[in-house]
Amino acid sequence: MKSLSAQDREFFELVESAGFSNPFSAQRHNVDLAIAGLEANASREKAIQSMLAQVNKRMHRLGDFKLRDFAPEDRQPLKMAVLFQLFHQFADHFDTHIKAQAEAGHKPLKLACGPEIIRALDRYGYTEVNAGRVISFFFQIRRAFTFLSRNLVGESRVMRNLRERAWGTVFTQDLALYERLLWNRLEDFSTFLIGETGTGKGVVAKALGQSGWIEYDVANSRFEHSFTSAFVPVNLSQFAETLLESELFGHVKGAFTGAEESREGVFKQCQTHGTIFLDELGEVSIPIQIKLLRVLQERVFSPVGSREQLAFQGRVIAATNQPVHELRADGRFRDDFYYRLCSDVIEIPPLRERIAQDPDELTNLVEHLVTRIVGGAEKVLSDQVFAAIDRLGPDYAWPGNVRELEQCIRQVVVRGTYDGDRKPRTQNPLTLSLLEDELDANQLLSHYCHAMYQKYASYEEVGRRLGLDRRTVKKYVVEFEEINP
Ligand SMILES: Nc1ncnc2c1ncn2[C@@H]1O[C@H](COP(=O)(O)OP(=O)(O)OP(=O)(O)O)[C@@H](O)[C@H]1O
Repeated sequence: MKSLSAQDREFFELVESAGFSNPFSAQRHNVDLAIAGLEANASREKAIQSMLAQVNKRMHRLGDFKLRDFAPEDRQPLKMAVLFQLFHQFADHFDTHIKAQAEAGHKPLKLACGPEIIRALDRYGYTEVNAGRVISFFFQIRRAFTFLSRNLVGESRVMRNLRERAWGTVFTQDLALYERLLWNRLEDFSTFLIGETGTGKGVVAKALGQSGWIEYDVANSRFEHSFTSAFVPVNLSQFAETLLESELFGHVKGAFTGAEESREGVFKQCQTHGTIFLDELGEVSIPIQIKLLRVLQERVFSPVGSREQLAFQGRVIAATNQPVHELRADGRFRDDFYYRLCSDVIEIPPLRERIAQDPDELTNLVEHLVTRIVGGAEKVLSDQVFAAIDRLGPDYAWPGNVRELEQCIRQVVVRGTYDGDRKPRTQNPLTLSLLEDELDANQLLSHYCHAMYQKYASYEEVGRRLGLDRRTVKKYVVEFEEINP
């Protein structure tokens, strides 16, 4: 039985701790630098190249070997060094494949470097099945890294934290454990994205949804599905109640008037390890919440008009831009449903918080969005946008967040300027009156009692909540209704 020298073993253990930690964490970069023996300001690429050179040198000295030739305690660090080396050797090939697959759409393409990786792993004693799993793992890591870094623009602390959190959603805290045991067990882990409108919840959901596990088919040198079909978004606010149920769970022929053919819902369409994105979850009625809860808990659902139980094998990501705690307090969002989703709640930061943390955030985003909107970097346009933003003043709150920033750029393209979104964010008459300074204390109380009475439909309850007698509440409500017939 072979064994590693103490130095090699220590080095490979370091490689394991670096190579298998979250690439978006601050600690990761420091470990990379320490291993590579570089200065703190060296780039990530440089650190990885230097680390790779050292791994290659030590592996070369070991000559040809199978992992099983080594003592059990040496196998894990050595295996991680092998994976680290191969992953970086083929990273560019995976990038090319990701680009080609994104362009090709839902039909899975052949992975050109697949057979070569299988042969390389075979030299270390990997079986074909295990080598196929390594390819799935490499591909998933590369996708998650690419989608999270490329699509989530922003270097403010909150955005860096967001990428780090999102990586944890895909791979958990422990990538090595994920590789060994958890890769096919994450379907039960749902994610709830919360944040104001336009902050990028859809972008995060898509990056996560397209970064799930996809099985590699060794015999055909291709993945079983394309990552483009792994993400199924549904905007729940777009459908009337009856149609929504059918959209989600499907229906059988004759289930309701107009159901002339049976139809598959999105839960059926979702592939194994795929993701369903339930957007605008705050809009959903209680009966639909109960049905969704059943899918999350029991992983089965029935099409409308059928008793058949179908299995759901994907993962759920939900999102809302509504204040969840208020929805729960009002009884519009069930607690059991919330608890099912709350194990992984990710808050997407508003744009104003990002700008306050890092003034370059706006510059980076504008340049990114200008390139996306007009198809290339346009310095003159970017400068015009910056001038328009300056005119909004330093305290402008960006109520529509990144979506509003896109709108701002479009308006600068068309009109040369942007005036900002100054309308109050709520149409609530009480808030509007308050903003206009038009209420005295008596009117304020009468407005407030009326608003509360609309909500609780009981003078008793409103009185209890406001510390007023029920008769007083009634007096104010009647007064309000007389003035506002
Ligand atoms: N970090 C980001 N980097 C680049 N583009 C972004 C980012 N965040 C959001 N965007 C862009 O802003 C727009 C709005 O994003 P998105 O639709 O994901 O917001 P949302 O939070 O889901 O909004 P809503 O709650 O209204 O559905 C999209 O065009 C998206 O591409």
